[in-house]
Amino acid sequence: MRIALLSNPSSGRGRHAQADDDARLRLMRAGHEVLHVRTGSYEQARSAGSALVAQEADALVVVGGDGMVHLGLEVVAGTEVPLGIVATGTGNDIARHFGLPSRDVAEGTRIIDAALSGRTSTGRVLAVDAIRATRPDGTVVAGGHQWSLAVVSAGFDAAVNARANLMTWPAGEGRYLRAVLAELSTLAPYGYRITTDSGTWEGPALLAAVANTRYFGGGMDLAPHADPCDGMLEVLRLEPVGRFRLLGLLRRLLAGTHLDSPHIHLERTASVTIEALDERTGQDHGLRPPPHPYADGEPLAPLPLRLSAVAQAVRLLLPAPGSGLGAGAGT
Ligand SMILES: Nc1ncnc2c1ncn2[C@@H]1O[C@H](COP(=O)(O)OP(=O)(O)OP(=O)(O)O)[C@@H](O)[C@H]1O
Repeated sequence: MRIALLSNPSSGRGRHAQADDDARLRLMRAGHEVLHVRTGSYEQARSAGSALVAQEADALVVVGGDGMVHLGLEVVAGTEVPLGIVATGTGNDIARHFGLPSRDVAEGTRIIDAALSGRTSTGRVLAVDAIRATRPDGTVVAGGHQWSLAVVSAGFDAAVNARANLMTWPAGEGRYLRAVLAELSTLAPYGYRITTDSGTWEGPALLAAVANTRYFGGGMDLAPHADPCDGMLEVLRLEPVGRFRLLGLLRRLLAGTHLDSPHIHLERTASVTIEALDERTGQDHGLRPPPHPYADGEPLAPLPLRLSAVAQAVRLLLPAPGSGLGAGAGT
């Protein structure tokens, strides 16, 4: 088969920079023709991916983290071209959901080869839902980032993400921790207007997140019951709480035991519109506007946004259930 391979050498903080060569060689040894492009930026990678897919690639494989899967989805969403994932990122939340291995190029490429070659005891092709972002009236958002696979968030964590991206030191996890501490020190609720299939809610919250798959933030089990094959999204809202309670809830999020907290509200819906309360109502409620939303760890278009589940928007190359490959169950 003809495989387009896109890689991000900076994924996983550059610790797996040779993973793409390794993946290319392994897929070639399995008998595939591999068109590999290693680019210097997200935008270059996206246009290279679109060009490769237009050259009649049979599959697109991304080597990198959740941001690379987000990019790959943007390229193939709505086409029949399947997407394979060799997870070498920092968080790998999408791989975690689907039971794909992290930082194991041999196993990752074995699954891709098996799924493409129809060896159903080892791999399979599964059509899954994706989240499509538009303006509330349905018009297309500018600048790409229309599609997301895992979680769109416009709350505390998005503010942390944005702040960490602006910092130049320290490197690695230290920067994220510094950003969390800075956000905690100025903690205050945001004003939202959230419209789901069942109606509109307005008010203050610290987090509004929309999940298609379970994990975000590098292993936080945000939506333990999320099923990307059910045509539905899970909308989670966190009421305003103090710093200490928030830290406790973040700890429970890691284990996925946060849903019984009275401060967390969960709703299933096929689509949701998230708006800044004051902007929408024209009144001053004394609440901050929500931060710029993030999707799969990447900055999305600013609010207001309508997020819809699009059934079977992308065909993923996954381990076969019970094959013993990858990290376990998955959907
Ligand atoms: N050549 C490139 N192709 C794509 N993205 C790139 C490239 N170089 C730098 N980037 C940046 O890398 C980020 C995505 O990284 P990626 O998600 O692959 O790894 P990660 O952040 O380590 O993993 P994770 O998202 O799983 O935590 C994007 O925000 C993008 O701007």
